[in-house]
Amino acid sequence: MGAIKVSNLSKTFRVKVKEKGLKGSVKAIFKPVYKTVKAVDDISLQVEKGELLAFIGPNGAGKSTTIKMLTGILYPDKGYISVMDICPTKKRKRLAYKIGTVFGQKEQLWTHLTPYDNFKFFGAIYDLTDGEIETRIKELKESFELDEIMNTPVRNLSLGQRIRCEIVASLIHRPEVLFLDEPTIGLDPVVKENIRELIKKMNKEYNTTIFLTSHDIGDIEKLCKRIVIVNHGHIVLDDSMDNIKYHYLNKKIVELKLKETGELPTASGITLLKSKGSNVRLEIDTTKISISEVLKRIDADNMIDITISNIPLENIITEIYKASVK
Ligand SMILES: Nc1ncnc2c1ncn2[C@@H]1O[C@H](COP(=O)(O)OP(=O)(O)OP(=O)(O)O)[C@@H](O)[C@H]1O
Repeated sequence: MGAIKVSNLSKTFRVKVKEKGLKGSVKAIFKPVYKTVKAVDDISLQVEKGELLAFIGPNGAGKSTTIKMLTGILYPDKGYISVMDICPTKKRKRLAYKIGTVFGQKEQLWTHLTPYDNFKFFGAIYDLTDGEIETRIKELKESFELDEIMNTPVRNLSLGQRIRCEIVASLIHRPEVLFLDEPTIGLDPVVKENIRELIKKMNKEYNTTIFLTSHDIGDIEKLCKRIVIVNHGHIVLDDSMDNIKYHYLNKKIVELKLKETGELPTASGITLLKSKGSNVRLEIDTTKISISEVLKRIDADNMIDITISNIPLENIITEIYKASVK
């Protein structure tokens, strides 16, 4: 069943163009010139119930604009949207009971209140009874290990603790779809890992559909089975994580530490990425040359160390971004 269905979604903004300097500022007031920016351009996609989807792209690709339309904050110029069978533009209030949102860069919680008071407040907004709120707080407090901070004002919490509370607040009404926009931004690696585990758990235990945007490759790699990449408002790739990796993993990185600079292997399929003193990095296209063939071409007596690794997902995604603008 499709939790999110989108077809031919488009949104254009009219933006004032300002020339440089004081003259430009004056001209912009009296004789404004406008340009149109196609933030979202004919996007179609379907997210199944319980799916954990990464919706990613470079800055300005149209991710936030899409999320804003899916959550009813912005009206599309064109296209069809259904989130849990609700049209966000027509029934925004009804939709609010079905969805939760977490914006890593924006606080939703009242900072002078404690997490407990915030959760009570959010529960009341969603028309839960006192009993339902208490049960839900108890459940989430345990899952998210909030016991020790329940009565500390939010402004005194660390960023990681606050993000955990933000997620709990967005879950108080048991939303069926959760929109997470950069949920781990600014967090240290240990806390990031902890937040990712909680997101996974929530998805597994409650079958919550998760629509995640993040610039953090770790979030994408560890959480999502499917990736949708947008650039310039278009979807440039919609594929499973496994397929993306399989497709790109025919390239390997070979890093060598040599005793002394010598002749490097050359052949079709071998690209020299870096050569600095005795450190060499090669990219191998294994559809053209096998790793064993490459190794045969390296003087073993001159080698101190060798590492063979897959191309990091980060590089794969950058390559996809670049290819999409050619
Ligand atoms: N309210 C607005 N008025 C004018 N232009 C806007 C507005 N909101 C977004 N845009 C433009 O639409 C395009 C898409 O912006 P959007 O914020 O959706 O990108 P994004 O993919 O979320 O980027 P980021 O990763 O930087 O958050 C950009 O060119 C942006 O400048």
